[in-house]
Amino acid sequence: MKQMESFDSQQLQYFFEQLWRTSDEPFWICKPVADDFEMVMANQAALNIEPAQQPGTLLSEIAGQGPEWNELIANYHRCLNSGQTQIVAQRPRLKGKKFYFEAILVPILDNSGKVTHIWGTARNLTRFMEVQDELQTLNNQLEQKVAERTQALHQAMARLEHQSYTDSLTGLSNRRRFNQVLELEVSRLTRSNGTLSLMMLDIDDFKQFNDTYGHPTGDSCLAQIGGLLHHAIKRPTDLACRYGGEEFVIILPDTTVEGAHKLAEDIREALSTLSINHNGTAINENITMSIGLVSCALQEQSQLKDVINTADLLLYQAKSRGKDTLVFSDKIITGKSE
Ligand SMILES: Nc1nc2c(ncn2[C@@H]2O[C@H](COP(=O)(O)OP(=O)(O)OP(=O)(O)O)[C@@H](O)[C@H]2O)c(=O)[nH]1
Repeated sequence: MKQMESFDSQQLQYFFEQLWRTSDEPFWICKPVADDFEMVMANQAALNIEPAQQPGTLLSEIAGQGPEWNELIANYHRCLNSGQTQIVAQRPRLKGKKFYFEAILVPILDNSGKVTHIWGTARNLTRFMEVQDELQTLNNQLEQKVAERTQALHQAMARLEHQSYTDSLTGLSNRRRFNQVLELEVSRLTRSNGTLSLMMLDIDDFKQFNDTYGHPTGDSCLAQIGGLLHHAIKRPTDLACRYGGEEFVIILPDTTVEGAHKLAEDIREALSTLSINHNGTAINENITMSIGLVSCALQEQSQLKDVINTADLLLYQAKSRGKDTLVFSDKIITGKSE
């Protein structure tokens, strides 16, 4: 192993003078004065950062007042009182600008071990910290954007899902949704022995209506009836759907035959109040509907298709009886129509 070169004190002084003069790193020496510290000397790099660091100037005059000053002076006192080197973050405000230094405060001791001076140097990390802050700001903005995009995506997905279950002409649920909800309700009500009412409604002589007034007026009639049905149902668990063409269906879970019958009559009443003129039919001067309604307590053997078939069959009976009428049953009919 090579022996470390040793220098005499003259050489050492020369080296340190070189370092003092040519270093880009700031160096300064100060001494304690009352509760403050007085600058003894500062190299050019230190003066470049703060020209006020002239011999005789107090630290308090350079760093000003406020929390940064308190932090700065506390570090000098810690070095003075402990006689230990302090490596500390310093955030002084110089010339109105906030700086960030990592400072090393080294105590200079006399022969008795008393701290007479503090030798300081610092790495200027201001730009590094500014970049960190900028990165943090960018990161926050990015997170904000991601959160906004995620929310927009969730909204778009919710919209799409809603669309996939909605009939665009009437705004009611579509047949896909009907199938899904009916299946759920049948299995739920079968388990609880609950009552399900299912109402099928079909506009009478709608072909004639289209032929008389045109397809766009037919569409508007369907949309009006969609709105009527939407407002007619009261409970959150009720579901009005467009079953197809001019046919509608309403699922009424936990609804007795009396309740469902009353709702069907209310719908017929509301439709007559709507008074959609229909001169092309002999039934009535206004649009009418035929309704098939089944209300029954579901049991283990209850089949979803039997419920639908019964409502369909009752609707068919209403049509056969001259239309503009309601036919209902309080049990599932599995035989042939009358
Ligand atoms: N305007 C319009 N008409 C539709 C729509 N969907 C189905 N229809 C029409 O509804 C009519 C249904 O005719 P049909 O099934 O013969 O029934 P109907 O004329 O109402 O006769 P009944 O049911 O016996 O009273 C057809 O002319 C279909 O074109 C729609 O979205 N818009």
